[in-house]
Amino acid sequence: MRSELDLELVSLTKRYGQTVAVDAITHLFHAGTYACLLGPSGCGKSSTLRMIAGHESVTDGNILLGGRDISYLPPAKRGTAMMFQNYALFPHLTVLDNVAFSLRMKGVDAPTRRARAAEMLELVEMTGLSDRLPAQLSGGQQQRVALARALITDPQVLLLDEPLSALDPFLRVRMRGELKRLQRELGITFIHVTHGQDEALALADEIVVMNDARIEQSGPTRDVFDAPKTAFVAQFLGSHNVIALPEGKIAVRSDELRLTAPDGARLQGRVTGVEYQGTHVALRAMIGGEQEVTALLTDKDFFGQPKDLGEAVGLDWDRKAAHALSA
Ligand SMILES: Nc1ncnc2c1ncn2[C@@H]1O[C@H](COP(=O)(O)OP(=O)(O)OP(=O)(O)O)[C@@H](O)[C@H]1O
Repeated sequence: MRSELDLELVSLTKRYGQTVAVDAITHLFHAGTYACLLGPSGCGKSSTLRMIAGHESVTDGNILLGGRDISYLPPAKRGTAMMFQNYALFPHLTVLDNVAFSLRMKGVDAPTRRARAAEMLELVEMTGLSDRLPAQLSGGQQQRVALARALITDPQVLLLDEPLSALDPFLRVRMRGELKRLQRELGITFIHVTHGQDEALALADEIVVMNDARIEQSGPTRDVFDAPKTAFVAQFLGSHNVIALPEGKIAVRSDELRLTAPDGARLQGRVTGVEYQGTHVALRAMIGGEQEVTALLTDKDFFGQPKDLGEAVGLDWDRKAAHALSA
């Protein structure tokens, strides 16, 4: 069902000279969705986001928000806001003035914009630090300010370009919880660019996997993870094996592979690695030819019948755990 605030990309294309950065992508982001644009470096994620924000011109195609063509509008008139990777805060302005900046540009009077900025700082839990300069804040705090600054314009769509990449791993996990909370609280669409699979799985209602300037697969996060359509998606999302069988390639999740006796097994192989991961053990085995697969076993299963390097093993899986790959 379409809603008034859906964001639609129609054959959206970006070329930089001879380079095709985004190749005629078409996608509908439902209003109020947390979507992650995921893919390897250079696949066109940032170009897509920047075109939606209006920070990059559209070479071809259209961007519609709530049915309105925003492809050629200036950034401030689109109903979108962008949070940049490096936060892009003004170093000489206080936290409060940074957040209030866009309202000042719009000619909003000082008391109103200060009150509104204070409200935004409360939303991101930064109330006590409004008089500080950006240099007096930690990375995580700067990020909250950048978020408040983007949200003060009341966007219908918030665009986030690798928002967590500058943070240490501990803060990154904490901030991703915060982002999710904010998105739920505000009920607006978030489009978050990342090349981190874990980040996308943790945050997104929907993931859009890009490869080589195109969308390779998109859909509800669990659907894409559980049923990758191509070897690229299976390998990029991780935790899957791509196995070439005589009837074609399939993807099987590592935790769906079972060890069996080698005789009469569906696949036979030799153990090439055993990695203890606490609750699980990742066992790698070389199967026919040059294929290496990983079986993620519970620690109890593995240590109930431990295997040594070089030992012969059989591998099996339920039929419904195998997904035929189209490429
Ligand atoms: N301003 C530019 N001029 C020329 N080529 C560019 C420009 N910006 C991006 N590109 C090229 O367009 C392609 C897509 O780049 P883009 O930044 O959109 O990818 P990305 O998926 O966001 O990558 P990353 O994860 O590394 O940020 C790349 O080949 C890149 O080199």
